[in-house]
Amino acid sequence: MAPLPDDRPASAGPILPVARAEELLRDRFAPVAPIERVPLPAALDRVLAEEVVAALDVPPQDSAAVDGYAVRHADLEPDAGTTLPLVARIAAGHPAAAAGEKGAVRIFTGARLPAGFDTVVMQEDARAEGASVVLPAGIEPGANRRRAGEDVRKGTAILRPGRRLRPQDIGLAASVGATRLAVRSPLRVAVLSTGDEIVDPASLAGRPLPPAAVFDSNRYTVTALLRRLGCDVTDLGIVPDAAPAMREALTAAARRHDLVVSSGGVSEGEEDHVRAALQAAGHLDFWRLAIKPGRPVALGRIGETPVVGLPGSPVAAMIAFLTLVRPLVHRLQGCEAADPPPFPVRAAFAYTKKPDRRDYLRVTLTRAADGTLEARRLSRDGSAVLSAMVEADGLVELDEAVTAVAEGDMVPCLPLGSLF
Ligand SMILES: Nc1nc2c(c(=O)[nH]1)N[C@H]1C(S)=C(S)[C@@H](COP(=O)(O)OP(=O)(O)OC[C@H]3O[C@@H](n4cnc5c(N)ncnc54)[C@H](O)[C@@H]3O)O[C@H]1N2
Ligand code: MOO
Repeated sequence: MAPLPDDRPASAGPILPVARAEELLRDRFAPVAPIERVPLPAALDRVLAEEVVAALDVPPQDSAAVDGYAVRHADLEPDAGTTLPLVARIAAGHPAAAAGEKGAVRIFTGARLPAGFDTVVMQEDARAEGASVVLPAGIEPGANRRRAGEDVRKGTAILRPGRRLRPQDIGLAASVGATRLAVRSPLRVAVLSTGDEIVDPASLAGRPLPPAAVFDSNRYTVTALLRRLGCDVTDLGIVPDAAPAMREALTAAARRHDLVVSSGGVSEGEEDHVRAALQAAGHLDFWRLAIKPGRPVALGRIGETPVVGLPGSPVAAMIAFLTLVRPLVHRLQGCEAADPPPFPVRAAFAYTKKPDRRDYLRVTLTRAADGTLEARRLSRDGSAVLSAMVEADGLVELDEAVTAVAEGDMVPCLPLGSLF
């Protein structure tokens, strides 16, 4: 790798641009989750590990797309209505009766077309008269016919490895008769918090919060974020703000997990022990990322296991999760799905920023009179203001090159619903 840019005093070390962190994740880590075969319903949200190939055409045969009357188009009058005798009746799921003679076949949506029948007239456009049916002029050849294989062709790869399986993926696998899919097992992730001021709300059982303490929200947020990504989370609770305790906790967790995620204790203070613990127990890749909020975030390894130290400030922890942990989890799960691109919204605010850094602004979205989506910044925007994350609809992402946004500029926005 090329030398890291260093815009800080030597003691502080470099601040890594997001693109370099992404490169590092790709180069240093590989999928680790084992592959298992699970029944279709259990495959939802898992990462597919093997291609699914269609064993048959879907639909398997030419069939009617509507309730009506099947005909051979050649039997219709070229420029006038046609009256044809009814020669058979075919309901969906029943084999097509032989319908040799000239005539129309009463047919229902999804039923297989008899051999030679290529067109279906919708029943609303036809008139049954005793044993015959009167069909209008102007019917197109092939109207209302579903062709065999028009959805899926036998032998094609319908689902590729690396995708996180959505409801429609599970349905498509079922449509070709699959019953089990090869998917990645859930990643085993250990989560802990650190900080002597941090108290688990569950530990107080209704008693008041002690002086100088704050409730641990990060462990709950991070656990929920990881569950959304299909991980099996081990809750390691709150680890004391002391180097030996942190070192032991991280080392033990790394032995039994595919990933360890902590929060708090990564910035510059002498009470911030995560970085030192990582350096002592394993290897520190970097500890500052060029993002705001979320800059103090450490990535390292103990043995082969990646360890991420998220910042303590609750919003910074979420943004650092988004930029670092989420892509790392994807990598370890073998998930290759690209995120949908951000969509442009009109800034209803002005903003100046430092170059060479990626900023994330919490915004609400409303539709302006001209139809454009308009983004408003939340007035309380500190990296500890988690309630503004709850209020937000999306994150405006301003990349490294941007130095200012003027009111009315179009800016890229990531909807929170697509991320978490
Ligand atoms: N001298 C400097 N100080 C700080 C810097 C810096 O560059 N130089 N960076 C600031 C930035 S930016 C951030 S973000 C924070 C992150 O620091 P730490 O990861 O060391 O986090 P802590 O100091 O442990 O805590 C920060 C803040 O967050 C609260 N916190 C911590 N854990 C939790 C939790 N589990 N649930 C809820 N809240 C939590 C903690 O009480 C603090 O208020 O550092 C700045 N400082
Ligand atoms: O990363 Mo910190 O969140 O900028 O406050």
